[in-house]
Amino acid sequence: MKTYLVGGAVRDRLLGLEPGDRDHVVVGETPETMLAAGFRPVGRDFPVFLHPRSNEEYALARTERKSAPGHRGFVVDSDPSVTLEEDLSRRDFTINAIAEDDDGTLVDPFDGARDVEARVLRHVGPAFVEDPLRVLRAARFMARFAPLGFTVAPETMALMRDMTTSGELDALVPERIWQELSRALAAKRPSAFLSTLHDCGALQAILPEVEALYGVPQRAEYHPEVDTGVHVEMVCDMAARLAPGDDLIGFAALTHDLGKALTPVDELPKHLMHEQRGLAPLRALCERLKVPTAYRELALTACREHLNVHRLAELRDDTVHKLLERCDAFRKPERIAQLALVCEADKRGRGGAGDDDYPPGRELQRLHAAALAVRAADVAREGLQGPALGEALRKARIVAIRQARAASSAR
Ligand SMILES: Nc1ncnc2c1ncn2[C@@H]1O[C@H](COP(=O)(O)OP(=O)(O)OP(=O)(O)O)[C@@H](O)[C@H]1O
Repeated sequence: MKTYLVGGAVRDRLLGLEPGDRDHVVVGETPETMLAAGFRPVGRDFPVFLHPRSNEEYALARTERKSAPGHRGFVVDSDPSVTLEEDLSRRDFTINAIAEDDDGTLVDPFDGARDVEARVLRHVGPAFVEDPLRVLRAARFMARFAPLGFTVAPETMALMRDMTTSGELDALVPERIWQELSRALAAKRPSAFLSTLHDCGALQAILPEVEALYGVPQRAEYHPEVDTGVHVEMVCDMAARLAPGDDLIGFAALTHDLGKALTPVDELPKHLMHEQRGLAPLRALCERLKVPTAYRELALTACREHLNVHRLAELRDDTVHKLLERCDAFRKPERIAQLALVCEADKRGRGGAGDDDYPPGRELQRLHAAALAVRAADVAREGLQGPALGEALRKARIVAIRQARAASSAR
């Protein structure tokens, strides 16, 4: 049986990275011969099998033809006469279209190894335009590989612009968009995802709420970078630095300032109320992309509360308690460390602040821990129940917050 290692595993090895999934292509076989050789079938759309021992994926070499809009509109042909080169030619980027023989020989008809060397993301051929997801994949690979020096080839960027203006991106289903977005947010440089999409015009189609932030000015004394879109790019990169691989933090970082696009022009560059104004577009974005609940909840919390956390030192004890309650911090204690990270990314994700300390993040977690340590059992006196017990607990938690603050100022 003739098999080749292909795609990400070959690319990552050439880049000197730890390879992820090892995917293989099989030439000259049929589903029947694969089953007879002990492979197990997976996937409904394509003829893919699992190796009986290694569990690695083996896909029959295939060609594809676009018959209708959308990613279900592909007609797949995996006839045993399909060659390796034909299979490689339907792939997205040259660096993803390299195969490796059993003995380590590269089959590289599109000069992918040269593009790895030159750090260029280049499309394989004109069929690139058939799947609009490739625009997002390009941006996502940039989020991952820009730190290695990658750029998008100008001719690929031109195609991505054409795909955007043709309206093709409207055919993308929310699940595919969210998958690319969340992977980009978990990468090292999410800003490259945003700037690539912004530059080819696709951000307007995918995340109009974020696109609307570009060109919106902020007060230069707090934001030397001035442009809100640039600030959000910096916050996302800072979130990726503070919480590597954590797309939950990344999504909240991405969306915390959406309200700044809705500031009336005569109020600029101030953004009074932007934390309130941001909630409606954030809800709309989450609904449209079917964002998972945990991501949506943290993002709404960070959007609403980030200014309160920045000025935590000025808040009264009972106001801090209210903030914790609004965050649902007594039922979901993990929420506070997450919120603190997003706020720290916001504060440090601006011009000149990259290495700043962020005391409010630590303080918020300290006050939360003090309040959380007070249990209903501690305040329950005989006969106290229902709302009266709740009130006693609230008061005891506010006292705990006051004492924790007094202890730190006495130090
Ligand atoms: N939408 C697509 N259009 C064209 N080729 C694709 C597409 N999706 C995947 N591929 C091809 O299949 C291979 C495996 O895809 P996959 O999404 O697993 O990414 P990968 O390159 O392995 O990167 P990762 O390390 O992120 O998994 C790619 O390297 C590429 O050759």
